[in-house]
Amino acid sequence: MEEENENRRILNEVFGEDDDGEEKELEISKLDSTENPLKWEQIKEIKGLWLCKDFLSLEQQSSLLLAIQNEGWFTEDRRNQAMRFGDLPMWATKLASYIHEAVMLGDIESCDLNKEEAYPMPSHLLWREPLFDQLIVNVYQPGEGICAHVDLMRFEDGIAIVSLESSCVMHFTRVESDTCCIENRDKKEAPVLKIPILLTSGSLILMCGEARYLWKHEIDRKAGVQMWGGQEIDQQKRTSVTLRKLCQPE
Ligand SMILES: O=C(O)CCC(=O)C(=O)O
Ligand SMILES: [Fe+2]
Repeated sequence: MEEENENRRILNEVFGEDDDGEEKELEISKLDSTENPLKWEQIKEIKGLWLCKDFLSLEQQSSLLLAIQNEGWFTEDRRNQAMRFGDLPMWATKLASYIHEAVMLGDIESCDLNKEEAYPMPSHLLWREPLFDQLIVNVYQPGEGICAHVDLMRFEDGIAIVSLESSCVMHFTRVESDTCCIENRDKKEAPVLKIPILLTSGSLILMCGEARYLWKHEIDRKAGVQMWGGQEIDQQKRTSVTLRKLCQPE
């Protein structure tokens, strides 16, 4: 119970809800168009992939880390992943509504705002209830990453990843590229297109449609791979929060 209160307190600090449960104007106005609106960047090469670099302020990042730490999931040294299904901890539910708000109110550079793909999340996903019901927190030590994969089909479209602590480069490759390589083994094959995305602490990416189903994502933190701007990233511990929605059984 004490832990719950502590979590509640942290949450209120992070995402701004005061004692009577009302959202603070101040926090909401942070997402307003006039004052430092959150900026969305559409990754041109990958349909459905959007990056919101400064999604969480430094203060919000440390409070979120504290809320994760308070869950006590990573007290054993070797544990590096925690999963939750269904009812998510309150901080994760708050994070989800913050993502919703960011999609609704964030700044989008687009020439045609009438098109659904001009937005970081299509409305049928953005308005589903709940937006997410599955959570993974991954903790990576320097050198650790995640192999190239497409997230399991048991999850719906519309996946969010919030990055904390050390920056990293996530690489995206088209799903067909493997098959394409086998078929064309003897031909001079064009090199596999690998799109690097820098995930800094506090950033959020949203993967929908092609980005979710037709591209694999991976984080290779072996020496020499984590390059950005001609320099190797100094690797520290990295934590990520992935939010997804389970498919409904037929
Ligand atoms: O840690 C990350 O940023 C990615 C995690 C991920 O892709 C997954 O858990 O499926
Ligand atoms: Fe993934």
